[in-house]
Amino acid sequence: MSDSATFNNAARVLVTIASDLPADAALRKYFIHARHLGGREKRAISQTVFTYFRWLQWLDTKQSAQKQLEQAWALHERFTKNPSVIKPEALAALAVPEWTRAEIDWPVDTLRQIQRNQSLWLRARPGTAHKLAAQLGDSDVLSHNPAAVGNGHWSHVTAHSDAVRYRGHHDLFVTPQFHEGAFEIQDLASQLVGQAAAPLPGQTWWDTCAGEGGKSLHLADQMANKGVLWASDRSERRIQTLKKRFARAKLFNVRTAPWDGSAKLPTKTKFDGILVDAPCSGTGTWQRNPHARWTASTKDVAELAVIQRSLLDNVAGSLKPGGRLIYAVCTLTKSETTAVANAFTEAHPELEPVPVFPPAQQGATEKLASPACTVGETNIFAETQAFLWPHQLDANGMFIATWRKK
Ligand SMILES: C[S@@+](CC[C@H](N)C(=O)[O-])C[C@H]1O[C@@H](n2cnc3c(N)ncnc32)[C@H](O)[C@@H]1O
Repeated sequence: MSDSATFNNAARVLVTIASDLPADAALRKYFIHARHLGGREKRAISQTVFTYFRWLQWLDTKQSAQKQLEQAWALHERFTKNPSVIKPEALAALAVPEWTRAEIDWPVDTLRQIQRNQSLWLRARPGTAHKLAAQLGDSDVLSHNPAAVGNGHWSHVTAHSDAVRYRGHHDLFVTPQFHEGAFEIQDLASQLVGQAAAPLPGQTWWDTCAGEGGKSLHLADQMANKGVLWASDRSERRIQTLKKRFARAKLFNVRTAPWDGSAKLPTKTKFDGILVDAPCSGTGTWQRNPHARWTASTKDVAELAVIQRSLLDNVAGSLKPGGRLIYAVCTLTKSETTAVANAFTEAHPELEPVPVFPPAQQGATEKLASPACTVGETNIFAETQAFLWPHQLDANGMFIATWRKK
């Protein structure tokens, strides 16, 4: 439920949002000054602002901000009760910007999914998902019921995850489990990138666009603190945050190095595996971050595709023979996904495309022939490029492609 105080606060946040102050940053800034607001009120205000951006193109812009927020909320409530009140044609025309139609073949289920509030996924430390879920409460363990995500086709991959879906309302950052490093907040689609990489203890890996270390932590956890993980980013500030997160998780097998993405690499080391979790237009995150639907553009997509290709080209020579290269982007545009991956394959005959989720890695060899391993006509264990659509996993959209050096 939203009340007039919530709409009032949300309207005040709306006027501060600009191209250089996106909705999530504007909310954070507003809450710094509005110290009297409690957790429940802040959640309601954030949800009201995000709901506004999900339904933006349905709203009567001649009305006041407060009226439009109320209108968006009413649409959200009607849609939540009965999604079929909004016709698929209306979703396709209004839920996402027009320019995306040339870039993304939006499944109608994805369009429905991105109009809902997003689930919160945690990654428990290896093998501790049940314990964590019992401690936090209000949680489902994905490996316990892998078909619980929207699409059972993925169940042979998700069955091997440490993912926990948290449905409660506590501030997880103040729990003892968070301070002990018992979990990370990490979307399920991002967790599947780590699962596709599947580094082994004792190997040498490079997370080239490590950012604040979300995926680096997952890789290091799978390596069980044995071997070396290089983590680089062009942002020194993000690397500093990464170091703090590694300390909290008591993982010590990381070596950080700044890297701006150019041909001048931070090391001459040859790697068993390299992850390029590249900067992207983020269209796969538009459920969680609906304001970005109205700020991203085709120009961004074109520019980012050039950067993505150049990152892949620059690191390809750092693989050992037999080493694996993992390309991931949380976007669904053709230009940044299949176009980048296919052109890279063509330009690098020394690399061969290999399955993103090989069955042995997922402990499901015997299931290879099972119809449950297929999405439509495709066998997900044979796919060398995988799209994870938001409705399939109740998570962000993601694209992953993988190669092996011959
Ligand atoms: C998708 S984010 C990485 C998220 C991170 N891997 C995680 O899981 O939390 C992409 C990262 O690439 C970095 N980046 C952006 N442009 C870059 C470039 N040209 N070269 C290297 N890194 C770049 C950004 O600083 C950002 O941290």
